[in-house]
Amino acid sequence: MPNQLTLKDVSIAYGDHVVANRISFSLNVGEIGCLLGPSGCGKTSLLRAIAGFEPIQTGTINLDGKQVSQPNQHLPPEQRRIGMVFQDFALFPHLTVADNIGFGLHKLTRQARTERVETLLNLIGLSEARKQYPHQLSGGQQQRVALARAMAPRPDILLLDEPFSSMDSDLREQLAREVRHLLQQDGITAILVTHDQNEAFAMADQIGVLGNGELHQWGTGYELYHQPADLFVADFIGQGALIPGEIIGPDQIRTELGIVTGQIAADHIQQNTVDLLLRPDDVIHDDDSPLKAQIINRAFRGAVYLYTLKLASGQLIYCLVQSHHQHNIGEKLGIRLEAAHLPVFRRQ
Ligand SMILES: Nc1ncnc2c1ncn2[C@@H]1O[C@H](COP(=O)(O)OP(=O)(O)OP(=O)(O)O)[C@@H](O)[C@H]1O
Repeated sequence: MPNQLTLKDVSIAYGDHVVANRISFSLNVGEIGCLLGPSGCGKTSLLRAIAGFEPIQTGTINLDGKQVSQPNQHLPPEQRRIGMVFQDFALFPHLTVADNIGFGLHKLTRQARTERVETLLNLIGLSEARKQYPHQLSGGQQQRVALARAMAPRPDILLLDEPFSSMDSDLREQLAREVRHLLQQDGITAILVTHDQNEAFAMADQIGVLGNGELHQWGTGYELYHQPADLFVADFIGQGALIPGEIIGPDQIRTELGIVTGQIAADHIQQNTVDLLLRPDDVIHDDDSPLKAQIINRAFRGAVYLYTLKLASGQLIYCLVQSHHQHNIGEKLGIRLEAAHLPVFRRQ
C-alpha cells in the first residue's frame, strides 16, 4: 500500500511556544488515523498544518506522493485535495440535502454530479431525505450529510476535527463506527482529531497519542492499551494500577501478588526493579484463589463492576467482575492474574 500522508519531523510553534515537536507518522491509502490527546496538546495545530493553514518550522509533509509543506514553503489549502469536517459542520440551510452534498462538485458534468450525490446518499442511508432541508434532520443525520459533502470530491485526505463532540457519548461511538464504515466503503484516507479514546478506538486503524506537543506513541488501539510506550500513554489510555515488581526472568516478574508470567518488552528486560502496569482485565475474580484483596470501592459499568481492591501493603489495584456477581465493600475478593503482556516502567 502506498503512503498517502507522511509527516516527518514536523514542528509547529507560535512564537517561542512549540506546540508540536518533531512529529513523524504516516498513513496508507484508505487508512484511518487519529490524533488523540488532552486539550491543548497540539492536535488541531497538526491537523491545520496538514490542511495547509499552518506553516511548519521543521520537517516535511507529503500528501499523495507530493511534498506539500516544508519550512518557509507550503502549498496553500485550496491547492491541496483535502476535505474537512468540523464540530460545527454548518450545512447550508437554504440548500437541500442533495444540493449540500453536491456543493463542491461544480467541476463535474451534471450527470457525473448526480451519480456521485446518489452514491453518497445511499452510502449514508439518506436517499429518502434528498429533498429535505438540514433543519428537518436530526443532529446525527446532519453530521452524516456534512461527511458526505466532504467526501464527495474524493479528497486525497479527509480531516475530521472533533466532528462528534456536540453529540452525547453513546451516539458518538456509534457514529464513529458508522463513519469508519462509510470511509472504508469509499476507500477514503482520513485523520480524526479527538480527546475521546472510545471514539478513537471505534474509528481508527492507527492512533497517535499526543501530550504537550510530543507524539508519545503511534499504534493500534490494542498496542496503546496493552503495550504503552511510556507512562503518559499508560495513564491516558484506559485504567490501571502500577505495582512494584522485580524482573526475575525473561517473562517473569515477582510482585506482591506472586510471580506473574507474560511478555516483557525487550528493552526493559535488563532492569531489575520496575513498576508493572496491571489493567483491570488482567485481574480475574476467582473465589477458589488463595490470593485475596479487600474491596474498597465498586462502580457499576452495566455488564461489569469495576472494583477497587486493596492489597496487604496498601497498594490499590482494579478488577472487572461480571455484574451478576455481587460483592460488598469491605469483603475480601479472591483474585488471580492473567496478563499476556507485562508493561513495565522504570520504578518511580
Ligand atoms: N493561533 C495561535 N496562536 C498562538 N497560540 C496558539 C494558536 N493556536 C493554538 N495555540 C496554542 O497552541 C497550543 C496547542 O493548541 P491546539 O489547538 O493545537 O491543541 P488541541 O490539542 O487541538 O487542543 P483542543 O482540544 O483544546 O482544541 C495551545 O496551548 C494553544 O493555546
